[in-house]
Amino acid sequence: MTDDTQLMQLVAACHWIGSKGWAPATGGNMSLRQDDQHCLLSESGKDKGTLSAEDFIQVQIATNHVPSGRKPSAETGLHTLIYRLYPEAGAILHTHSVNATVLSRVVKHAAIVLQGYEMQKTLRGQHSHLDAVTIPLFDNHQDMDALAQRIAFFASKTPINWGFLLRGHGLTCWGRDVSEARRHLEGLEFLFQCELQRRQREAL
Ligand SMILES: CSCCC(=O)C(=O)COP(=O)(O)O
Ligand SMILES: [Zn+2]
Repeated sequence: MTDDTQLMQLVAACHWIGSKGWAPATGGNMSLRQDDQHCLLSESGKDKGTLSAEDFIQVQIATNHVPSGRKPSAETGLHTLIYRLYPEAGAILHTHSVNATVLSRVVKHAAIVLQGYEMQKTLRGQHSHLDAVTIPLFDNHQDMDALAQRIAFFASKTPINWGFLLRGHGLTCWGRDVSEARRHLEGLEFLFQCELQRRQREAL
């Protein structure tokens, strides 16, 4: 698929995310890998539910350098880290849903473990509800370099599949292309909502 088609799909995904209420106000950011050295990132501070193709800015993956001088997402360093760590990652979606935000605060551990849900199979490589799906959960930090370092250290020991949560902040997930990233986002959001409701009912 050409860059242009993927970018159009990313713009459509941003509008869909906005319509779901998963990127309120200026929350969230989205990106697309162009090649092994470059990605396109959403511009900082915009309403991500109303983005157009012109709102995506080229960033160098190795250095975070922005040739245009424009201002991509404040979380650019997390996107480029993922593209460096996982060469198969083709698109990244970062969202601020209520369910992800609340669940990430309710869970005090360093990961959320999901098990017993048929919808786990929306995640690449998952074939049974019996398997455990682990989504790492990092404390939030305003210093993106420090946060990226912490995530990189974790990933050097434990590969991160599909995405991670930032406590009290939101979900960052990815896929080989926009369509897969979108499926992972929708699947994880469904699982987070189920898990939150289950914990509320069972007062866990
Ligand atoms: C009120 S949103 C705070 C920043 C953030 O977490 C986010 O996802 C949006 O930042 P960006 O610079 O990408 O607009
Ligand atoms: Zn954010």
